[in-house]
Amino acid sequence: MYFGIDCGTQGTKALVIDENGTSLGRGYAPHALIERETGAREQQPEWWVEALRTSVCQALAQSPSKAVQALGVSGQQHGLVVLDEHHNVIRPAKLWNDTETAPENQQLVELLGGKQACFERFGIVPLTGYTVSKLLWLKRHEPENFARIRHILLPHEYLNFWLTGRMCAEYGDASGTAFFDIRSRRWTREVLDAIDGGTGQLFAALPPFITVDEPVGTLRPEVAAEFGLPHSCIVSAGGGDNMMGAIGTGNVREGVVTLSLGTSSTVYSFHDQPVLDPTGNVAPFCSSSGGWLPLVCTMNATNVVTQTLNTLGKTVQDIEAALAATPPGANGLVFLPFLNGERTPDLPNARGTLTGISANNFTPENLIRAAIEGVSFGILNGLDLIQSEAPVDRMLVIGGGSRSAAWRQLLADASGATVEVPLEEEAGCLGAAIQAIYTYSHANGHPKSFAELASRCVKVEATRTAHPNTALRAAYRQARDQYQSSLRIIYN
Ligand SMILES: Nc1ncnc2c1ncn2[C@@H]1O[C@H](COP(=O)(O)OP(=O)(O)O)[C@@H](O)[C@H]1O
Ligand SMILES: O=C(CO)[C@@H](O)[C@H](O)COP(=O)(O)O
Repeated sequence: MYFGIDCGTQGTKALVIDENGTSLGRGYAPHALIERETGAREQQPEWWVEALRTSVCQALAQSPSKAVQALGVSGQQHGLVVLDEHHNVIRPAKLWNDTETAPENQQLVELLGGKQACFERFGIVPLTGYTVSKLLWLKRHEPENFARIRHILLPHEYLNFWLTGRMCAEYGDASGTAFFDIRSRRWTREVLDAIDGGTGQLFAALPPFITVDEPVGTLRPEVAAEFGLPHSCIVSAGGGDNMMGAIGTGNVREGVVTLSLGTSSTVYSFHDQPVLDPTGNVAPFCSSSGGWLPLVCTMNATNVVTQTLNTLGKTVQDIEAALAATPPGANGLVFLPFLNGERTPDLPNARGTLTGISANNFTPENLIRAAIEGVSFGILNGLDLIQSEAPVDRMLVIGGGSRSAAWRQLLADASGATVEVPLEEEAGCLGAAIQAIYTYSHANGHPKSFAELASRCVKVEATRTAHPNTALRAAYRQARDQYQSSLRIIYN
């Protein structure tokens, strides 16, 4: 048996599977979120540990046994966890969707010679949301906390540390820090020197790397005893939630595209060579399966839809009727959904906008459609950026938003691609568990490949496939054009 744990923004999920990917038990516990008008988005790492405990216990209560051989952890990317010399958490973690550090990000890019120079020197253009600007923010706003930093970890690395007692890094999640060179797969000291003035404090605080073939370690005796799991249970390297979503959707070979509709919206595709984008719109990340994972992320996704529904006194169940009752383009209503600033397009200080309101179109149904179209058109622009020569004709859709049949159909109609849904909805958990099987197989001298494991464990739910309706193609093209021109007029 194998465990996958996914620490997302809204909550932690746990999944126990057998070696064929069949679910044996699952659990979930929500996280609180600290939000400030300044754009701050923070969580206490202790909350993640508590949610891990609850979700793991729930999953184990359903599982036929506790003979877990290996476990993998997936975590929301980019969050900054800082520990002091006694391994105490210094302050809450600033998250991937924290836009309070936008001025520091701009200052840092300038310090490093501008966007083009960053791209040439480090292979990445830092964007607000990546880990690096959080460090400069800490130095400027909380110098006493900054001085205490002895260890820098990402969310999943912190959970690995809690589970095993060992701090180490893996390439997928590290590639989202912007102090990592994806070409050489090494930390970039110059970037950190620009923040701490070359004292070496930050560079010394970084954990060493392990490859995906190596386990982080085994469970600490206290943790094993608390859950009743074998102390010999291996913890694999883990990775960012998108990297794990890739593994959990079989996106471990070229040509597969995954689109995730969670708190963030992401679209990504595995490559066996680095993919670099001088504009910075496509994030040049590594995968957590030994390759690379170019990715586009928008910061505003299901949160926008949920907030719109709440304001109207509706729930996610009302999405189906609202989309059925309205045509592509929401009768002219356009919702630019940048409620807390945006990463793609790079507008960290933006706020949302509704345009095209008329006496006839300002209805709850059009508003719901406009919110869903705003989120969808934004991430489909991302799809256009990551697709190579041939247009994508099939994609796997995951995350909370993928539960809506009407939203899946909208994505198919607006993109022209067939939309499929994996049988296991918690792709981050499944990917983490598959990585655990991979690492366990290597540790035991019977190595398996990711491709082999994915083809065995990842199944598609055929009854939920959405085929594009070509009759709606022109209407969606027009709606997307309308969205783009509103974007240009308002934010240029
Ligand atoms: N049937 C549904 N239709 C649309 N959205 C849904 C549905 N069910 C859940 N959601 C949304 O999915 C979101 C949670 O997605 P999830 O992928 O679990 O997020 P995260 O990984 O960021 O924690 C919630 O905001 C919720 O509103
Ligand atoms: O910042 C990114 C990707 O670069 C986000 O995708 C985070 O990794 C958070 O994921 P969710 O909470 O939406 O799953």
